[in-house]
Amino acid sequence: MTSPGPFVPRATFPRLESIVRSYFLGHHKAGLAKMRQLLGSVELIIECRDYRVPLSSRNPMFEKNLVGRERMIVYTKRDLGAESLDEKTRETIRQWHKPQKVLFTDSKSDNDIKKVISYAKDIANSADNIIGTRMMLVGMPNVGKSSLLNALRRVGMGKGKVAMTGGQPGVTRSVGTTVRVCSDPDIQLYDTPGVFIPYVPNTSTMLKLALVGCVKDTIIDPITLCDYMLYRINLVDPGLYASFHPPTNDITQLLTATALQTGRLGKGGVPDLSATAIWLIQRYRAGELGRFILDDVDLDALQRRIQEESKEGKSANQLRKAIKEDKTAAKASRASLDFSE
Ligand SMILES: Nc1nc2c(ncn2[C@@H]2O[C@H](COP(=O)(O)OP(=O)(O)OP(=O)(O)O)[C@@H](O)[C@H]2O)c(=O)[nH]1
Repeated sequence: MTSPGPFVPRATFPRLESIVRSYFLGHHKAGLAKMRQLLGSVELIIECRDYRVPLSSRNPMFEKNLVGRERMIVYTKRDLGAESLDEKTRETIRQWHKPQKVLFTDSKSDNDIKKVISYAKDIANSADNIIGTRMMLVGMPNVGKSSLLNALRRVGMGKGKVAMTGGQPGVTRSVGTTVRVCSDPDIQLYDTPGVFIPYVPNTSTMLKLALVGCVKDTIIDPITLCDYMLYRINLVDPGLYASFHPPTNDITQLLTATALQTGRLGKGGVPDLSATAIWLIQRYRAGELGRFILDDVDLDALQRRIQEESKEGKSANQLRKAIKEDKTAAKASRASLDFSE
């Protein structure tokens, strides 16, 4: 009998055209309109992006709609992006944005949060407003805006949580009143609802955004999403799921073994693959199945992304048509899934 050869991970993931590529909801549009209204009263925009998807969690709508204000980019959840201090990646990302200010935060790290406060103080001091300085936190859904707001208040004011946070997108639905995060100088922040991109350019970007939690879990079939996660983990280290199954490219094998081990069984003791897929995805989101960056980060990556966007530039009507077609195509494959907010 011949022994099996070394494990070879899949080199590509199929382009699944049935995957929906829009998640632009009513409160996203309303939130963006409100942000535009408030623009004149804020000195700084703090734009949050998820460090695990530094390109995919960029929303060009913010650049287009919120112009004329100083902007700082904060890459959140840096603790989930790399096992060790990944200075080279961070330096590359800093280069993308030069001369803009860029920071990387873990909302639990006081040191990270102090850096955000220090920059906000510089802006507030130079603005020299008698009534205090207002700033606005913006970003894609679930990137950690409210957690950052709470952390800024904790570190800046020694005060407890004010904004609700949660594992699913859409926790903050509207722009509320300001929250003070520093008293000397006086700095107040607007938290805002996450705003999704109107039309995601390709399915892999949509899968990445869904995997990190920017999209509600009912939008993409959990087994498909878990299969994408398996594909990505295999490229890093298949040993990351060794406690459930030896290296495999077969999602059904991994889910069945995990369901049996963790007791996720349906009627008649049949492994509940969907529930197990959601459970494994949540383990990944908590950093328990590897901490790695899903986008390719190199010096030209941001520029390439921007060029791709402008090449793809669709007119508003084309965009609406594409979204409609996409929804119709996706409806068939997820008849039982919920697309509501
Ligand atoms: N590990 C880690 N998790 C974080 C960090 N920041 C936020 N989270 C988690 O990410 C999830 C989303 O955080 P929120 O602060 O609610 O995100 P949001 O951007 O305000 O979400 P929306 O209101 O939906 O737009 C929560 O489960 C947080 O606990 C971080 O720095 N590290």
